[in-house]
Amino acid sequence: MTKRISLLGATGSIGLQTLDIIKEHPNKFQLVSFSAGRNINQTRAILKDFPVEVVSVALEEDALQLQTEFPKLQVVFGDEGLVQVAANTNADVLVNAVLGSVGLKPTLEAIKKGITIAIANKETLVTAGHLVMQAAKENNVPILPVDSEHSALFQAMNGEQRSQISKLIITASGGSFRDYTREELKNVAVKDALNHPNWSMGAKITIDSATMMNKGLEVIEAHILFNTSYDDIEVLLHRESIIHSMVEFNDTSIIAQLGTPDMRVPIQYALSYPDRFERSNAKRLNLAEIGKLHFEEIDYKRYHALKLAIDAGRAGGTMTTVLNAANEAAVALFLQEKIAFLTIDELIERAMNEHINIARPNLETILHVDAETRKNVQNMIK
Ligand SMILES: NC(=O)C1=CN([C@@H]2O[C@H](COP(=O)(O)OP(=O)(O)OC[C@H]3O[C@@H](n4cnc5c(N)ncnc54)[C@H](OP(=O)(O)O)[C@@H]3O)[C@@H](O)[C@H]2O)C=CC1
Ligand SMILES: CC(=O)[C@@H](O)[C@H](O)COP(=O)(O)O
Ligand SMILES: [Mn+2]
Repeated sequence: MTKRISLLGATGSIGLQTLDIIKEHPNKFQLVSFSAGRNINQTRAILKDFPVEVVSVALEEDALQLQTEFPKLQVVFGDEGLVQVAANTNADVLVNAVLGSVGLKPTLEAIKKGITIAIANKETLVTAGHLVMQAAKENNVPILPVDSEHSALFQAMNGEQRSQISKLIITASGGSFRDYTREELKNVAVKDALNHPNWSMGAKITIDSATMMNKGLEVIEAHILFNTSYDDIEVLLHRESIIHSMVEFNDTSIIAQLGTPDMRVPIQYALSYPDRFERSNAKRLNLAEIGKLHFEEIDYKRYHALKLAIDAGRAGGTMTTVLNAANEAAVALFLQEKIAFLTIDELIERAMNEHINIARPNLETILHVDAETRKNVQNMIK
């Protein structure tokens, strides 16, 4: 049976790779609606390839322009547009590949409509994972991981008893500056930070990899998705990004998922689940060619952002909302060359220290804390 798909963030790195997979499997998948942000040329190109029912863009003026060019299409815009795409009940699956906590409301609305969620958008799980998982449970909706580490963990757990799992081991490449000391990070340039050693990704996540906030967000994401205590989640430096993560069991066995660093594999797995397709366009892994794989312990002083994220995760409540919003704001400032690389960690730490934690926050509280934190971070650099 054909799976009908809605896609948030179609013009981004994950979005475009998702479209490649849909195109590769026309009998298995059909795109019914998608959202873009401000990249209107890419939106037009997608519309020419995929005759969808609904499209959302960030700005009203772009929506009006597209509506004149594509009169049969329903064109919507802004945050409400994201919700309309996500809650399209003609879809069986929502691939959430939008960037940032703006993905939260659309995810909750899709869950309410009983639509399966394939989630790449980790900021949504970090800012309000408890709300997402609670809504998923109430509506009996599967939340399928797309992030490579969580897909690896999900695959390694498949068919296993959760009570037999002793720990999750999440691998980290170390990012663009993994061979720099903290002192050497003081004056690094944006273009160097954007040069990830193993993965080609969007700008924000590439900076998160360089600070290792990405791994911190992923630890929280794993805690949320797999209901695992922070004491049972370990991060391991693994330069090659070949082992995408591992699950250790009580009997000391470790099951790992390996592959070349190519997001089309975890995206496809989330779309094909519970099946596994016979082929993929990813390059096959040749371990003999690679020869050696390397593993190192994490230095939490060097990767301070990872420590901040784990502290926020352990604190719970609104602290992960603050962590995420401060990080989104600080990374945007770094990308605009308004702050130095190490100031990202400083702003996040300040935002966390200044925040009075609120336990068990509802959606309204989360959205309020998110907005306030972004304002606070802007004020910190004035
Ligand atoms: N890239 C990767 O390999 C991986 C990414 N992820 C996660 O997936 C998500 C997407 O990452 P990635 O694809 O790299 O990001 P990109 O920056 O490449 O793409 C982001 C997408 O979101 C859209 N977008 C951004 N802000 C808004 C907004 N305010 N309203 C509406 N649309 C918006 C962009 O639109 P436009 O460009 O048109 O403005 C684009 O379609 C992130 O949460 C990331 O952490 C997880 C694992 C791997
Ligand atoms: C592809 C993917 O899932 C990214 O989140 C990737 O993990 C980034 O790599 P590091 O954060 O390990 O540098
Ligand atoms: Mn990842």
